[in-house]
Amino acid sequence: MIELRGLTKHFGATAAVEDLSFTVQPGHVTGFLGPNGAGKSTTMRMILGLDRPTSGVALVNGKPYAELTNPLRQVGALLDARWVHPNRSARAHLQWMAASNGIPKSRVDEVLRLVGLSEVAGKQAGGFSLGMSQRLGLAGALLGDPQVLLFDEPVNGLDPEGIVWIRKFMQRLAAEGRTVLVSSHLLSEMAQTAEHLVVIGRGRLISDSTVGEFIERSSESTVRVRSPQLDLLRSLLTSRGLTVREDGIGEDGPALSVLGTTSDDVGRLAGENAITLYELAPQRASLEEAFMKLTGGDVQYHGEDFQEVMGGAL
Ligand SMILES: Nc1ncnc2c1ncn2[C@@H]1O[C@H](COP(=O)(O)OP(=O)(O)OP(=O)(O)O)[C@@H](O)[C@H]1O
Repeated sequence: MIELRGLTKHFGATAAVEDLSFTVQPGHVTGFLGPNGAGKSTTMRMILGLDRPTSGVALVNGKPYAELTNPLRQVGALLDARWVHPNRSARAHLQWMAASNGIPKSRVDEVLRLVGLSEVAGKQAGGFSLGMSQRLGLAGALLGDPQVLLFDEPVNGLDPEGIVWIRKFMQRLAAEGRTVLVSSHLLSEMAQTAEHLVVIGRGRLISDSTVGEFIERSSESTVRVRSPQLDLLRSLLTSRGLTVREDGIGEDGPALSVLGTTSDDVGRLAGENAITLYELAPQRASLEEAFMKLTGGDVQYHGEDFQEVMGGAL
């Protein structure tokens, strides 16, 4: 388990991470989402003891990283896949890591097999493609068979095949009961990978919930409706205090968008008033729309906008 309590990091006048508190539970992938510069890498570096917090604590299995005995056996991380020595073979690189951390040599071939690099284990890591480097990074993270794993933007720059492979791999690790925290700036990617989502913007916590709850809370839901008695339906809906928008005239004729209600309620109202419906469709903004709205699409969002979008949820 990972636990953050009031974690804060200032670089001079820059508040990279500000009073961040959340826990990451084992058993499912937790997505750590935020636009570029939101503070994800800095948070991960503090969890791994690579940056010292200005205040607050980051605990792995109940302890700060520096106090872990055999840290590589407790937490593994993939931060930057390109840090390997270019002239070392994949196997030599892992053997060096294992030796310096008291991990038996036999584990090296095991992790190479796990990530599908057995056949190129003797090749120089400098010549590896990005996808292969990522796999090697994963192998390194898994060397100590840790219960806690951190991955910083692991699919950045990968081709679709590589993305799917990494995604499935992370899900498998979580299904084994491990704690898996994965950062990304792409909500669409996280929605397919993670079950739980921690969203940050400008170093602050915006949301900590399941992926479904996040969409539910942050995206606008509307009901699209078409009817040959559209004017009558519109006046009935507005007389009940609902906001109704014209949804344009498509090939199928004019349609309305009704805010803040459900398709059940609109259908019931139509039925009670003997109004024929041609279409009755609940609509929800896409994940990416929700995320853009919530974070303002970049780092320079304004606190007030969040209050507005999230309503009482903040
Ligand atoms: N060593 C440092 N010195 C000064 N400022 C830093 C340092 N590291 C990070 N920052 C600043 O802290 C903020 C958060 O950066 P961080 O890299 O943690 O964000 P991120 O969410 O990981 O973004 P990205 O996805 O672009 O890496 C940014 O404003 C960044 O410029």
